[in-house]
Amino acid sequence: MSETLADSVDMARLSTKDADFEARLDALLAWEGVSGTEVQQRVAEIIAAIRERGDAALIEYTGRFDRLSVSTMDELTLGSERLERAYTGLPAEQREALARAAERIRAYHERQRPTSWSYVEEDGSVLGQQVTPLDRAGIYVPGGKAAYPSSVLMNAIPAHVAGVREIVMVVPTPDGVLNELVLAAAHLAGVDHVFTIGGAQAVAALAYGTETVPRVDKIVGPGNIYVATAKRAVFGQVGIDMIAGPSEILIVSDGGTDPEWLAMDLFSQAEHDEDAQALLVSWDERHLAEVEAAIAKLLPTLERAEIVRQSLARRGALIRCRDRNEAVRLINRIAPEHLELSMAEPEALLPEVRHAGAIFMGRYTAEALGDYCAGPNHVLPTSGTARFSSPLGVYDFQKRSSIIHCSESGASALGAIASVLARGESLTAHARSAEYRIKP
Ligand SMILES: NC(=O)c1ccc[n+]([C@@H]2O[C@H](COP(=O)([O-])OP(=O)(O)OC[C@H]3O[C@@H](n4cnc5c(N)ncnc54)[C@H](O)[C@@H]3O)[C@@H](O)[C@H]2O)c1
Ligand SMILES: N[C@H](CO)Cc1c[nH]c[nH+]1
Repeated sequence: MSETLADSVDMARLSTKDADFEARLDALLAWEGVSGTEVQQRVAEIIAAIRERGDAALIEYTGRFDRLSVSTMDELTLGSERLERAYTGLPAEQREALARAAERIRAYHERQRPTSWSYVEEDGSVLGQQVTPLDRAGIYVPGGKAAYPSSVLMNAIPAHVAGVREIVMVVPTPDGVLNELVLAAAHLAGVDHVFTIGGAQAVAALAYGTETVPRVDKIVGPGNIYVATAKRAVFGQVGIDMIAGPSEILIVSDGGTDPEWLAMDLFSQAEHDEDAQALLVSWDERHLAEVEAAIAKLLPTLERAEIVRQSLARRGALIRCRDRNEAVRLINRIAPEHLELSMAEPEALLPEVRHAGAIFMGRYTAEALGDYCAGPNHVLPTSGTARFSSPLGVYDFQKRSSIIHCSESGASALGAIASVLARGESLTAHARSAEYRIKP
């Protein structure tokens, strides 16, 4: 490994053979942002102000954090004609790419649509589950350091497929700069209201409602530490999808993929944010050195080189493992948002992968294809939460109600069981209610 290259990129090199490997990996994986008390305090103050002063506080924070000086909420509201105008005004190439991506995302999510079900018991009783959409969903589209038209599609299309009645979108527009693709995507995906607000103040407005922003039932979508902390804080008042924080990629390579492809795949996530995480694992030492050289060569050619450099230096790593089995253990330990299995026969390894937000199979499947247009959702659990969370999907915009319809004889049979259990709990009104239905 060339010291000069390593120094110029300043990316950690780890080996599972090192005595301090576990400690170094733990340090790399820790993302303190969400639990930092300073951020929590600031977010709590913002939420309290929005609850107390509504639109006035929203306007004030938008001025402070997004450098957008307005005096009324009208100036932070975009109507459907404005969204449509953005769509029709796009260059044909962009309009077609957006439409093609939307079509593919819709086709994928249509397959996720859960159905209601029921079954009839021998005595004629019916038991089942009824699936219903949310009335009103709030979608957070990030906009601080980059604009994300793709995130509009990824959030709004599953909501639409689920049958949500009203979709409210918030997106920060720092310095008042509107991104036409973002607005066009909102038109295409059937968003009902757009407010150009962001951060914790936007999350609080969606959760509690203001004079202008309607209160929603659930808030979904990714964002920075202020957004993630605010979502965690308002959970209970509204539903949330997950904590989707800074983007991450873990590539496991067998050594046969072009090192420049892999360097660019790592950059693709690192360029989101200085807090993003890009990791490469391989058991081939020569290959790791080649990827490191490719990183050094290609990094200066990037538009967002400084963000990438910082992300790689803070949270990136090239990790040498002993073999394929050790790579599998690392995957499940890290539980990455995006996992690239850049190898000859990825399907052989797939059954052993237990924790990952999205799995990109083989050398040709660049993670970036999933970000925009493959079809599956790009809003994914980060920071190891893939151990217990799933990609954003149609199911996030629906709820389930249990259905119980007893026949006369069914009520009698169940009444006998319920009576015994209720009396065991000393809840005699429960027992007597069930006993009334027991046939003599
Ligand atoms: N997991 C996913 O699916 C996914 C998809 C896209 C983006 N992302 C991630 O989302 C994040 C987007 O972050 P972003 O910053 O670009 O946009 P953002 O919209 O999440 O945050 C911008 C807002 O943060 C607030 N803010 C900024 N500095 C503040 C401060 N000092 N105090 C209080 N509030 C402050 C402002 O209100 C601003 O409007 C990135 O980490 C990116 O990696 C994740
Ligand atoms: N990589 C992000 C999810 O972590 C999604 C995205 C949007 N645009 C580009 N990428």
